[in-house]
Order: sequence, then C-alpha cells, then structure tokens
Amino acid sequence: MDNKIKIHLLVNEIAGNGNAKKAFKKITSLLIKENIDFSFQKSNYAGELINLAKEYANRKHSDNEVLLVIGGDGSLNEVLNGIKRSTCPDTPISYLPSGTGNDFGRASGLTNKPEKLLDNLKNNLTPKRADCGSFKFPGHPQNTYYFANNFGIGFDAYVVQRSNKAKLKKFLNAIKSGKLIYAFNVINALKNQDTFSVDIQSKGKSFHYDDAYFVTTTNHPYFGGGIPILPEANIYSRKLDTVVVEKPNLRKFIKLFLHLFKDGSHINDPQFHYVEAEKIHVKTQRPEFAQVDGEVIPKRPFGVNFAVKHFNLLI
Ligand SMILES: Nc1ncnc2c1ncn2[C@@H]1O[C@H](COP(=O)(O)OP(=O)(O)OP(=O)(O)O)[C@@H](O)[C@H]1O
Repeated sequence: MDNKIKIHLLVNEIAGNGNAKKAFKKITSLLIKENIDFSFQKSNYAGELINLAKEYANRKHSDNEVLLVIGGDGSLNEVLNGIKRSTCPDTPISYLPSGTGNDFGRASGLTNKPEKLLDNLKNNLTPKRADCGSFKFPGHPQNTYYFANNFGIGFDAYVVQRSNKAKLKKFLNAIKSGKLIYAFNVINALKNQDTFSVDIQSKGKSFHYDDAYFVTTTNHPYFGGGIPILPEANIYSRKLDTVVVEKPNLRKFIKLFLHLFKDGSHINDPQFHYVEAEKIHVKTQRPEFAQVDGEVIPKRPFGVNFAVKHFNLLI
C-alpha cells in the first residue's frame, strides 16, 4: 500500500499556540518528499471543521483515502461531530494531536510525530472502533452531540471558561507558558467555585449529591490537559464514566491531587464517586458552566442524557 494512500488534511492552524501550524508544515513537506497525493482545508473560524468534515464524509471515497485532522481536542471534537452527523458516520478519522491539552491523543496513545503517523498510515488503514460520548438535552431529542474526551460541569468548566477568556492567556502563550494560566485558574476556582446539587440516574439506580464540586462524564482517564481523573477508564470499554467529586477543603484537595498523580488511589476517597455505564443521566439545579472537550457551554442548569457511541479511528 506504500505511497498509494491519498490524504485529505483538515487543519486548525491556531491550535496549540502554533503547534498545529508547524505540524501541518512538517507533514506537507513529508508528503511532497514521499510523493503522496494530498489535499487540505484550513479552518477559517470556530466551528468550520464540523461542516468541512461533514462535507468530506458525504462524498464518496476509495479505501485508500484518509481524512487526517491536525489540531487539538476542540478540532477533533468538531471533526467527530461532522462525521457522525454525515451520511457516512463510519468514515475513519486519523488524528495528529497538536493542540495544547491533547487529552484524546494521550488517552489513545496516538503519536504526535508526523513521520511516525505517516508510516502507520502507509502500513495499515484498518481502523479501530473507539468509543466516544454522545449527549442530548431532554426536550431536544432530535439533536445529538458527540465528545471524544468529556463533558464536565462545575470546577473543570470554570477553569476552562476562565482560561479561555483571560487576557493573560495571550501573554502567557506568547512566552510559551500557556499552561500557567490553568494553574492560576485552578487556585481561583478553589476559592470561587461553589458546590451544587446533582442527581445521577444509571442502570436503574439513582444517586444524589448535595455538595458536588464537579461532575464530569468521561470517555477516558484524562481531563484538563493530562489530569488522570479516572485511570481505569479507556476508549475501548464500550462504556462512559460519570465522576462526581464533592468539595474538598484545601488540605484535602492537595491530598487528593497527590494521590491522583502518585497511584490513582484518590478514587477510594469518600468524596470521590463514579458510575460506569452505557447510558447515564445527569441533572443539576443551579446554573453552572459546562465544558465539552475543552469548549465552554454558558452557565445554565443541565439535564443531559449521555450514551456511549463509537467511531472509526486510524491508529
Ligand atoms: N480560524 C479560526 N479562528 C479562531 N478559532 C478557530 C479557528 N478555527 C478553529 N478555531 C477554534 O479554535 C479552538 C481551539 O482549537 P483546539 O481545541 O483544537 O486547540 P487547543 O485549544 O490549542 O488544544 P486542546 O483542546 O487540545 O487544548 C476551537 O474552539 C476551534 O473551534
């Protein structure tokens, strides 16, 4: 199959503070060098990759054609949504993680090296059936949305919301310290994020928590750019996990964090809860921010029906 593949690149050049742009340059020069047929489309505005991916999947393709996404988790999310809403929702996705957080790349063990990715594609175009999350809002059952990583309400969404809008972000990105903004905002969230009540229904059981700090429904272990919130989760489990953490005090927060990075034993803490299932319903009463694959949904009370779905991933 060597040299016979054809690649269509979907690129978000602003992802990863310039990483995606560099990765695009690198891969196109390799493709030219190796005489591999390729075409590309760049994202001109937030959300455009949904349409570009949908249009790609709606067209007919031969088996040797590959759709390759270059960007971060947000870009992958857009492409996933475009593909799943197309007339050919099984169109395989190849992905070169080149964003800031890259949680899906981390969770799936994908390479971020263009040379390695090209070698993989030249040798094997058999996709793996990976999980993704889907969600619907009751009252709007006709609209289904998808996520590759997670849907979080509370603490993680607060951090993402603050980080995405902070003026400081531009400056810190410019001095290549973009991750510092997350550290600042974690401390900020600890001070300002209140607890809220959450109800979860799954597998015929109901759970109620009065003092949730965050509730995150996840497809794999990571959120927030590498925080292994649920080490046992994986993208081939055919299940989603909803994690609820009740508000710890600062001492407890630090202890939980240390356990989280040391051996994953934070999951045994009495303030840490999770349910694993194919379908999970999450309901909150108070307006809270949510984040889906790192993109913010404005504050509102949420009632969300989650279900595990699948997509074809080229590894
Ligand atoms: N031309 C564009 N101008 C402005 N924003 C864009 C453009 N194209 C895409 N976007 C938006 O860029 C945002 C960030 O992209 P992405 O999430 O891929 O990168 P990242 O945030 O650096 O990485 P990660 O999510 O892995 O941390 C997404 O919300 C996407 O909708």
